[in-house]
Amino acid sequence: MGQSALKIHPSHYSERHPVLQGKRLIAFDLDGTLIDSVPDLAAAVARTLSELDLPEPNETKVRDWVGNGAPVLVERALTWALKAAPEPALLERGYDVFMAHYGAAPNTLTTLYPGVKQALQALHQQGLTLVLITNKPERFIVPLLNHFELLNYFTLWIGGDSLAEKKPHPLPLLHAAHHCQVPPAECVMVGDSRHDMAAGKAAGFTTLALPYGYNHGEPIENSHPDLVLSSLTELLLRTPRPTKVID
Ligand SMILES: O=C(O)COP(=O)(O)O
Ligand SMILES: [Mg+2]
Repeated sequence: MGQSALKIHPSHYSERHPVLQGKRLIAFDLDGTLIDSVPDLAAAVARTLSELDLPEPNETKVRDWVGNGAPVLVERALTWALKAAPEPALLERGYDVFMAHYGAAPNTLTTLYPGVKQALQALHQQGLTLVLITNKPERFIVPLLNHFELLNYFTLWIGGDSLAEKKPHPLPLLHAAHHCQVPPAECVMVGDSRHDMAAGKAAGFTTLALPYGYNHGEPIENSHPDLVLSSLTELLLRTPRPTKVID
């Protein structure tokens, strides 16, 4: 006679959440949605400004600057430090210095938000096509996804410099839908910022928002997403059928 134990396996979240009924593709944002990357971004911004003999901002400031990709992040940081718009040459130097610092330590302080891995695993098992659409430079995507052992869940990943336009433009979302041969009406955009919501709406995707990320200090409700989730695990039905396991 063995002991019985209750185990919840991702395959028991096989029932689709109502908002995912009839959907085939989910596009996930990265920063502020899957990973809390601001600590490493803020450290790289601080090192960049220090190298340029400029004052260093704190993490709270950097949090509000994230969302439009690395060139805009650097521009916002330099504008704050100089109290004026930077010259193009300084902007270019600042970008190169930032990319070197962030590239040297992209996952030292960065963490996965709770439930992310469990949700991606279950949604992948439900047969949904998962893609990643970030405004982060493309070169950082694979190292970060690999570090957190998430790469295998994604069919496609697109960075802020991968295509001619980035979010809030719908191009990366439409590109993903087209590439995966899924009509936009069967696609969902999951993100933390108004740029994700704007891109999703313009592309004809259903929009799901997470309120814990980076949205320039504004509530994500202002962008009128179709649904606000408190965490990605809310997409997994709350009543999974546990299996009785006899050891
Ligand atoms: O790099 C940024 O500015 C934001 O990246 P995200 O699109 O993954 O939130
Ligand atoms: Mg984001």
